[in-house]
Amino acid sequence: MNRTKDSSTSLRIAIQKSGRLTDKTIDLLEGIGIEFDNYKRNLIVKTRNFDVELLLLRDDDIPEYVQDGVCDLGFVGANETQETGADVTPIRDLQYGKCRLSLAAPKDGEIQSPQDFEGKKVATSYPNLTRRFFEERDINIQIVEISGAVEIAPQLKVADAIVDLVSSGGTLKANGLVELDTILHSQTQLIRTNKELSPGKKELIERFLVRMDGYQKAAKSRYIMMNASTSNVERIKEIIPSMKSPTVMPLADNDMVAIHTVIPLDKFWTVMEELKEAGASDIVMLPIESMIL
Ligand SMILES: Nc1ncnc2c1ncn2[C@@H]1O[C@H](COP(=O)(O)OP(=O)(O)OP(=O)(O)O)[C@@H](O)[C@H]1O
Ligand SMILES: O=P(O)(O)OC[C@H]1O[C@H](OP(=O)(O)OP(=O)(O)O)[C@H](O)[C@@H]1O
Ligand SMILES: [Mg+2]
Repeated sequence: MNRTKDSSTSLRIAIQKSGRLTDKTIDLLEGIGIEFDNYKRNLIVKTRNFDVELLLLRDDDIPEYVQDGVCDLGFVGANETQETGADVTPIRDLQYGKCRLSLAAPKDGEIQSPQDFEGKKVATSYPNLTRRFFEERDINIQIVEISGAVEIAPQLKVADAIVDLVSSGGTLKANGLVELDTILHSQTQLIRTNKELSPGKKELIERFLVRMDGYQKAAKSRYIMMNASTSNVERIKEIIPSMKSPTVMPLADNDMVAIHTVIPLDKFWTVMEELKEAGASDIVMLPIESMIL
């Protein structure tokens, strides 16, 4: 297979230039072995060891760049993809940038439910999703489009209520607002263009996804090692929730073995207690960089 650098088959991936998604996306790309420099200063970044270049954009622009085929892939929140209505395909859900697009209004005010929005002014950076939500419920509202700091609009009397992203709810609370309903649950996604791609690019996307899937599986797993006496091995094997049979290796002490395996992270603490009770000692848990099964 020819893997020499060829700009016509180089993948172009859009990521957020500076914001909530940037560090996690950069960590992910570095975690799958893609090496690059100076992403803070440049808008296009060449990578050294994979046929891919990164385009650093405002997150709102990413779905349309991918739709138009300027970029082949993009890392962006589902909120932006849905708001723009871009013709792209989400191909992976990622575990960061989790938030929801919600309706909120001043605490103890006259708006207590979506029905109370009738005839009101609603400030938002998401006019399309907001309009659709209220149209579907036959509620007439006036949208005031604001690009940031939406939560202060009611205090400034610019609007009666808002539609904005919420995660912890801290920003709403700090501005005397309460959440009344949710329009959309969102998380970061990897989106792919629907434009026809060359066989070379399709192959690069496949290779990129194998790495990404390995990285994500690894993030949810831990490598564990423990020692046990030979007589306890069967009991311990029954407790271990691993996908495959564990590795059992003899130690210098004849009656003792080392047991190595990979388990889901969310099972580690409960299993660790049971393993100790079953006779395991010197239990070590290690993070895994990647898992290609
Ligand atoms: N409070 C939050 N918790 C978790 N994820 C969030 C939160 N707020 C936003 N997000 C997600 O992170 C994305 C980027 O948020 P950010 O605030 O950096 O956007 P922005 O200010 O519009 O940036 P840009 O300058 O790129 O347009 C959002 O589109 C959403 O998917
Ligand atoms: O529920 P919370 O955890 O308080 O998060 C919600 C806030 O987070 C986002 O803004 P961000 O902090 O990204 O700043 P921005 O408005 O400048 O984009 C969003 O627009 C809300 O204002
Ligand atoms: Mg934005």
